[in-house]
Amino acid sequence: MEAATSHRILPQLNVRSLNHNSTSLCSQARLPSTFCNTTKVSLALNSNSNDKKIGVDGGLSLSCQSQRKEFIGKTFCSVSTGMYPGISIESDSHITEEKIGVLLLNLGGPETLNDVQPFLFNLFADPDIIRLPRLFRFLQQPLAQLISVLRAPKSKEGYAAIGGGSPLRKITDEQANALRLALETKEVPANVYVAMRYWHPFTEEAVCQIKRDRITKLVVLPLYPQYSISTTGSSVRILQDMFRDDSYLSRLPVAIIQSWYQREGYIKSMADLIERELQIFPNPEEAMIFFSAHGVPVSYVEDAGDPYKDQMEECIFLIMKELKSRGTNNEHTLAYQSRVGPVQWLKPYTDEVLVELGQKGVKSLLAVPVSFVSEHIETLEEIDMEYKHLALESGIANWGRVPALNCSSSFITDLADAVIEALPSAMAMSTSNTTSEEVENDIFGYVAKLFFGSIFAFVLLLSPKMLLAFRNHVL
Ligand SMILES: C=CC1=C(C)c2cc3[nH]c(cc4nc(cc5[nH]c(cc1n2)c(C)c5CCC(=O)O)C(CCC(=O)O)=C4C)c(C)c3C=C
Ligand SMILES: [Fe+2]
Repeated sequence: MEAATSHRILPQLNVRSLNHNSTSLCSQARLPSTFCNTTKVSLALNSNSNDKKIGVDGGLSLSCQSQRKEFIGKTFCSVSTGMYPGISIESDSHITEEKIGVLLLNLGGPETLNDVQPFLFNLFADPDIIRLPRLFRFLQQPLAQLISVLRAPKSKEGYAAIGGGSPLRKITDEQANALRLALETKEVPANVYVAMRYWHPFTEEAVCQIKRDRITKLVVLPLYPQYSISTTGSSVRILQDMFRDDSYLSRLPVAIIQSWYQREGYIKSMADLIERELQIFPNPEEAMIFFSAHGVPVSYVEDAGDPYKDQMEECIFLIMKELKSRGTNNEHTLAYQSRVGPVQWLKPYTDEVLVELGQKGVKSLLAVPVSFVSEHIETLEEIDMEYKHLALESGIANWGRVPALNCSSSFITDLADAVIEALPSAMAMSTSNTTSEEVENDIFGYVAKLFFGSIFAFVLLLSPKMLLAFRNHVL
């Protein structure tokens, strides 16, 4: 599969330090010293897109004019800060006002029950969610239509149980505003935009606003701590499609933070929440810490090289290490929830483990949602209702759940730091970001291909004659 091959190289490209740019930028732009830290970003993006969404101006070409018409009146989350005094960089012969933008990537969720089926269509029409072989790509949209219609009643039930819609947009807007304020406190004023993958405000809307605001430097920050092809990968892929074909966007310096699960601020914020919630149990030290992550199909990890599972395990290790350093030595386990469809998903499955733990005599359990930083249907309905019910039925007497990070201040402060650290690495997509080592490898690869290709062609050319000669000789 094409998508599988292109994604496989992503994990290796995860860490790219582009600090050779940072000294000059920091001195010219008079940015705070924190700008000059090492960053983990990558500008490696994948191309492959023919996904069209319901609710967005069809296709991916960015005619913001027509989009403006379509989205007028809809709440677009751009937290505007106006101009940025004191930050300017000299480029060639003129002074350019630096206007920093932060683009938050998120999944999006239906706001009403009527939105559920079209939201599901957008989700299943994504070739990074239903990964069809290239030959069968023409089936993507009809399949998405079919699956979304079949899935809608079950999803609607879930959304109805949490008040008739997803809280994701409201929480993400609040996070955007909190991040803007945190950046302002750190003397890095920025516009913060929300780009949802499957519902409003769509990524296309956010990118149009970035163009209108004439942003001069952009940091892309996914609200997923761990990288997966199905989440960050998918959003980044459509961004690349939009940026590649646009003269302004292709020249805009961009830094993409691919994952940030290992950041100290995030790990400590998670440990704080867990510690606080453990105190509610009658015997806190006896409660099992039960990390529940959103699953992905096994094929993502095994065939497409999705680093999601490895990053999740490392993340849990780091949180537990932090807790141990604070004297919290509770037992813990990790399981995966929210599987959809008939294929194998990452194991163990949350529902099965809960039953097993109950049977084994575990009496107190603290559920910790770990793949997502906002409350959403899978925390509010799946964990708080379905899994709680299952756990109590299976013999677990004391149940607790750690809230999502949402806008907790230590977490938002850490996101602001991540943005500031990434800024010096921002690079235009149109400029080649190939290192000399990669160029050498490319040349070496080219020569090797030429050499072996020639031998192969030579053998092919001669083979009928060789075969004939061999047959004449032997027979
Ligand atoms: C890290 C987080 C997520 C991963 C990985 C992920 C993969 C993934 N999801 C589906 C299918 C569905 N996901 C749905 C909702 C949903 N998914 C995430 C996060 C991840 N998904 C969130 C935060 C949400 C909730 C949004 C909200 O409205 O609050 C849904 C819809 C709900 C439902 O019907 O259960 C589906 C369907 C797949 C197939 C997949 C990997 C391939
Ligand atoms: Fe999902």
